[in-house]
Amino acid sequence: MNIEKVNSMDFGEFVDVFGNVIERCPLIAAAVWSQRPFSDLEDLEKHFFAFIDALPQSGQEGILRCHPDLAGREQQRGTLSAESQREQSGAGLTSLGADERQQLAKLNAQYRARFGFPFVLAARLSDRAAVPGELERRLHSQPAQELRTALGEVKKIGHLRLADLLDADSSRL
Ligand SMILES: NC(=O)N[C@H]1NC(=O)NC1=O
Repeated sequence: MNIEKVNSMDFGEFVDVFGNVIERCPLIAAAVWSQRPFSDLEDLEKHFFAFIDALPQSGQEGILRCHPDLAGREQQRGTLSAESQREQSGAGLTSLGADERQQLAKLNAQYRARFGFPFVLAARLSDRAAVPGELERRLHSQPAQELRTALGEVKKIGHLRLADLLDADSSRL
């Protein structure tokens, strides 16, 4: 899909296609549509990220809370979004043994208790072996720093999803 195609989309089509670039936050795509035309993919991505950066802290935390836990209940129930399912399964998080799943559930709960939002990590840039260590490491962050780190992960996830949709080389976008 090229940028001319993106710029020609009506509101409904744009939100259908880009509504989950930021997990379960179609409102962001809805707001970005108003800012067309986009000069290129990078410009499109910039608008998604600028929206996130401009939110008050409560809105930024709201975005994080829209993310399902890694290897959590939604995955077990089969209610993940298609994108999240693909990402978690690619990282091996859908085939954990009971012990690994329990360990992760415990760490996820500790993280949520400390920060008030779920642990978010771009699963496609990680794997099942690395996730628990990363979670433990971030559990010791200061809250303000951790909010920035988590939003950085949301942007990495969005970057890869956008690149997929536009069929671009994600390292170039
Ligand atoms: N909790 C969390 O990080 N969830 C996400 N990460 C990712 O790569 N896809 C998700 O849904």
